[in-house]
Amino acid sequence: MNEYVLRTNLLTKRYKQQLALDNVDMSIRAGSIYGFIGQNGAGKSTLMKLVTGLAFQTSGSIELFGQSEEKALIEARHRIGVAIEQPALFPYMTAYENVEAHRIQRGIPGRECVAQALKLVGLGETGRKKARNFSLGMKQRLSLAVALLGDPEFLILDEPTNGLDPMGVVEMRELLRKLNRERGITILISSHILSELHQLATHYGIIHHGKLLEQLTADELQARCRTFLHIKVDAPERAAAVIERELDTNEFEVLENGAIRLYAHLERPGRVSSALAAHGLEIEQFMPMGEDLESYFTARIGGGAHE
Ligand SMILES: Nc1ncnc2c1ncn2[C@@H]1O[C@H](COP(=O)(O)OP(=O)(O)OP(=O)(O)O)[C@@H](O)[C@H]1O
Repeated sequence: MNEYVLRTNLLTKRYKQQLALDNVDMSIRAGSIYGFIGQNGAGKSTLMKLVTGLAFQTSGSIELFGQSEEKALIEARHRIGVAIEQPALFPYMTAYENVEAHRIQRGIPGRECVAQALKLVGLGETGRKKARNFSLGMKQRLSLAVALLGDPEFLILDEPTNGLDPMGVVEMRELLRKLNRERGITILISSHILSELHQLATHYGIIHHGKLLEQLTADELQARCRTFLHIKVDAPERAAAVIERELDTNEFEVLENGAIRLYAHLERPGRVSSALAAHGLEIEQFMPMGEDLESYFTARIGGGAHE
């Protein structure tokens, strides 16, 4: 099996004056859930359209399942399930009729797959209810059912959580996690809100003004967004000994300027300050610090989140 499901090489797309994608080198490992983060207009949909063959690049290349030669690439695209923008859902049809229409349109044999796809996304019991009466979350799941036709190995989903309420976001996250775990489907999912993909994505790619600024694993992101208690005392070495002995942890570091970053006991700061005070240490500064996901994203794209 290929280690990578997708690799792009210097992928560039220009729409007249607009450089939508600028020399993007993206790599998505088989089995991963790749969270593709960027503001509106950053270039997420454009990359997805190039990969799925809905648009053509200005320069650069795409390798899908190890295939980059034109004919083989077209073949490889049959292994992808796609939900980019609101798919053509027929408002006066039921969930079943909608998925069946797409099955026929795409020439996928065997009607059984329609009920299977609907069951998988939790829409197996919607009966005669028409799509126009579905909640946004149900519509998003219906789009996902359409994308799942043909048993794809790789799902490409453009903002499937857009507009969903918090509960809808959680449901979508659980559903995608299930598809990834139980069926081994690799997923590329875009969003403009990093925290929406938290606890779902195993890898992240941050795009801004068409440039892929950074690719990192969930663990790397977590490490960079780690929160800690910032402590400044008159005698840092002695404080370090107190933390180790009295608070029974070595999850801290003493910086060159003498400040201590304590990564444990964040939920019990009172216990930390009392232990230090009990040993006669004078506390000069004591506060929780660190970046949350959203501020990391904003900092990474240069603070221009609302430009
Ligand atoms: N068909 C097109 N013609 C001209 N410009 C386009 C076209 N499609 C996209 N663009 C431009 O390319 C840039 C990237 O757009 P793209 O839709 O890929 O961004 P996005 O990150 O998916 O944002 P959104 O979430 O708003 O869709 C934007 O500046 C957009 O205006």
